Amino acid sequence: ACGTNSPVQTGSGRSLEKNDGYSEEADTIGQAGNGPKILVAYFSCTGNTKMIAEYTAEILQADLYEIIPEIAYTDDDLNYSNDKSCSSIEQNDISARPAISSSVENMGDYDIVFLGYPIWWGEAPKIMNTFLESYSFEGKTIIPFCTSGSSGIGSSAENLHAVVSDEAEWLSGTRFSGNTSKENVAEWIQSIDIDIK
Ligand SMILES: Cc1cc2nc3c(=O)[nH]c(=O)nc-3n(C[C@H](O)[C@H](O)[C@H](O)COP(=O)(O)O)c2cc1C
Repeated sequence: ACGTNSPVQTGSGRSLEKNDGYSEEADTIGQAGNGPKILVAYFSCTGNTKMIAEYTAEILQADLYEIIPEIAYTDDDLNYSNDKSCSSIEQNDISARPAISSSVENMGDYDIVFLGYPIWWGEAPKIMNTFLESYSFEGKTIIPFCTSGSSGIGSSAENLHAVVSDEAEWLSGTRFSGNTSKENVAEWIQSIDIDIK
């Protein structure tokens, strides 16, 4: 299991809460109206994916859910120069399913799920498999996105898609760099082939 000292990720404590910019007016337009109900679920250890997820939730007035590991990853755990670090061992273990500390109680309510994660060794962190195996996504549209230092999204999203098979409509994924602006995220959302309103 991963180490327990000096966690990098303390969690925002905001799981499943509306984002800070969430207004009552926005609630009416974005979530309580006739439009689809949208969840932005993400995993992030150093904040890059979190930022894209927050922009996405703000732009769409969507709910935000942070996938927080039961055992937080330490700096040592995330050291990809060490093939014995926790993240390296997990990524090399096809059966690794790191536990998640909370769950989405109302997953059945959502029509669209944005799924954000960092690239670890060219793939999604194994905790994303844990997340996807925890719910039924039947009838939902899933839109994956990732952040990375330089790698593309590669086969990471397709490999996640395989976890939920054909029960969901799975759109092609997008990779962002760590310094993506909110405007860039808005352009991406506009380019997605779904009826958001
Ligand atoms: C264990 C580990 C493996 C990584 N592997 C890659 C990689 O294969 N390619 C890449 O471009 N970046 C890689 N990175 C960098 C992250 O993808 C990048 O910093 C990402 O934006 C981190 O997202 P976060 O801040 O949301 O955790 C790796 C980072 C870690 C911790």
